[in-house]
Amino acid sequence: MFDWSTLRDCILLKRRNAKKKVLRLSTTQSNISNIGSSLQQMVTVINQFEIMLVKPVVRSNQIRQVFAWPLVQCSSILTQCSTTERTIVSSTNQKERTFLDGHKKHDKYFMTFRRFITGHEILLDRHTNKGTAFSIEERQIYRIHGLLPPTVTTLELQADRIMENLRNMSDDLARYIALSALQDRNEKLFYRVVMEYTQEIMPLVYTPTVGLACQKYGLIFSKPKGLFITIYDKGHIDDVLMNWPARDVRVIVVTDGERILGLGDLGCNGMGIPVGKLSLYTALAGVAPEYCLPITLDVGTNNESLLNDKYYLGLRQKRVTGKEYDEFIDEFMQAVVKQFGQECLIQFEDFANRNAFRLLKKYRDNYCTFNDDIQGTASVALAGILASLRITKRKLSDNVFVFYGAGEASIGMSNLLVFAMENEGIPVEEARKKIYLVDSKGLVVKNRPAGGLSEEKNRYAHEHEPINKLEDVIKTIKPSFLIGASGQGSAFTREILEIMISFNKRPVIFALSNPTSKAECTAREAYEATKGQCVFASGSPFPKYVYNDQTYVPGQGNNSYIFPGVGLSIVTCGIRHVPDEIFYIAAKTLSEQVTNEDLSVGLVYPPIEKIRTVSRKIAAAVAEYAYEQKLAAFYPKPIDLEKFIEEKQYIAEYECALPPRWSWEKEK
Ligand SMILES: O=C([O-])CC(=O)C(=O)O
Ligand SMILES: [Mg+2]
Repeated sequence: MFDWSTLRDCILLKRRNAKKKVLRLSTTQSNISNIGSSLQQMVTVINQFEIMLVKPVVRSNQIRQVFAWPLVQCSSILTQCSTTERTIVSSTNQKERTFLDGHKKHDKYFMTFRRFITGHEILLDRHTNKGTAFSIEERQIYRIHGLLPPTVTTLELQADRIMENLRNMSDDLARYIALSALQDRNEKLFYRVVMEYTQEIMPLVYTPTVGLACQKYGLIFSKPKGLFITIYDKGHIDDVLMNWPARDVRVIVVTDGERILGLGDLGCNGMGIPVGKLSLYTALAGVAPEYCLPITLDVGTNNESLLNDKYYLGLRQKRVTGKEYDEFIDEFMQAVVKQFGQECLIQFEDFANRNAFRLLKKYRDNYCTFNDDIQGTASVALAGILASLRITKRKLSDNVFVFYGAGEASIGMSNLLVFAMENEGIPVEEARKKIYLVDSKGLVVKNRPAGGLSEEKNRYAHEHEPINKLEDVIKTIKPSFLIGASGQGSAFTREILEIMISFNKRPVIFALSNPTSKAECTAREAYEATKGQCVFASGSPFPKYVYNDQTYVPGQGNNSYIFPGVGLSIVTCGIRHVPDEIFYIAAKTLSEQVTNEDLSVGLVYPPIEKIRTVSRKIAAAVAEYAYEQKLAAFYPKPIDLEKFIEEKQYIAEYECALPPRWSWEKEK
């Protein structure tokens, strides 16, 4: 008899029209050398059940999956499968959805539940669990009856309960842990809570709390999320990727943990960032969670305190660099394409400067990839800059910009600003002259002694006397925009802010470093020093501030306004490459969503409550461009792109797990 233990997923799906059933089988074997014989066995079994067509799907000479279209009911085969097939429901992928167009989801649930899963397992699976919201009928049919307290609740009530519990907790780390556990327990409820209470929850699952969670990762660890690939997996990264339970992965957020937010090298603890970013892909843009894969590449850490921390969970060694590192990343990129296809988006997050720029340059034309810290941050900053101009009533090119910090974010912002000015008809060289960078050594000027300048910084180096201190730079250059992306908390002192207001009616101050402790100044400090006259935005959220009876609402200039929408576009339209134009379009679209009412309270981004609509509009604008440029793979081009994208957005509602004939409610 066929050895079922070599099989993982087994999906029985009903094709409504054809009235046939589809059996999908795929292997879990990391050593695929004997898949040939497994396949042979499988074919034999399937043949016994008069299955008409067995089509092996071969990628790179390796058989990964076998699709079979049986002519007859194959339930007798399926009942022999082990209960591990419960992952099926969640891993049902888009290809199958397209293939099964018009097929109702609950049919799949019905098939899967009834045949393979015990009630207890349904409760333990975060994809299927509804907790106390299972109806009486569902409790009967899935044998959950008795495993839950008798009152049937609703998703709304469950969300209220979660919020009340969170609000009663003593600190944000406890809230982070509770939300993380909720995500493991009941995914729909988790997203419902994040989507309904975005303003309150985002700072918990994202910056600033995620920064603290990363620092304490080893201590608070309970259940793993995402995939850990270490330098010792070099040579078989492909196998590690195969261990991920979902096969239709469309977005990967990857970090090597070397520059987590403004907190520095956190090694393997950086995993909180890909996990948090991908939660926002779903909550803010509606990319289905099953498409998302968080990855940490562990090549060691140079953080001594982590290396000496007894709870640290990463490799206890110094970072591997140079050729070995490069080969490792190369292999990773290739393995992703092999496993998940050329169109799988790979978002680089929180790599150190030197690697971030290099890797972006190396991969941007050959893979579907972007660097969020360079390009996403640039885009959100440009959007804030464009909206600020509606307050200051100036043209973009009438401004002078000082960037404090000259890393990924500042260089990315500068490049995109130049791009935007070019679009206003300003020649590149002239545009660059309006931009000044300040790094740890002071103003970035030509002919810097010792060490020179990187290629990226050199573009913005001015013929100027060196100036060391930021306040002296401000006094001399007299910028209209002061933008901080330095990772140095409190760098914008009261004195600096007062200098800014001394020659600007409405100075624009962006303190973009994350988390809150690294912000260059707080909203309160900026408003107070400038007597409420500055336009302020920050990377991490600050509360509203009342000054002289006027309420100011600081905007959150965080790339979370950009990457979810851009990513949504990429996954729904199959965009193959991500050129800079996309981030320019995203920035313009985002700034257009800012209303005059928002501006009147100083807000240069749309309120976070509108984020799903905003992300969709960004996605539609990006898709329009991608189709024009022949960068989108899904044809025919949808007539109404925004509607098309809206239909694909994930919704945090429980699905009816019953087939129609079991659903009393439906029959009524
Ligand atoms: O994660 C965030 O909040 C924004 C970001 O990319 C960073 O600071 O590295
Ligand atoms: Mg980042």
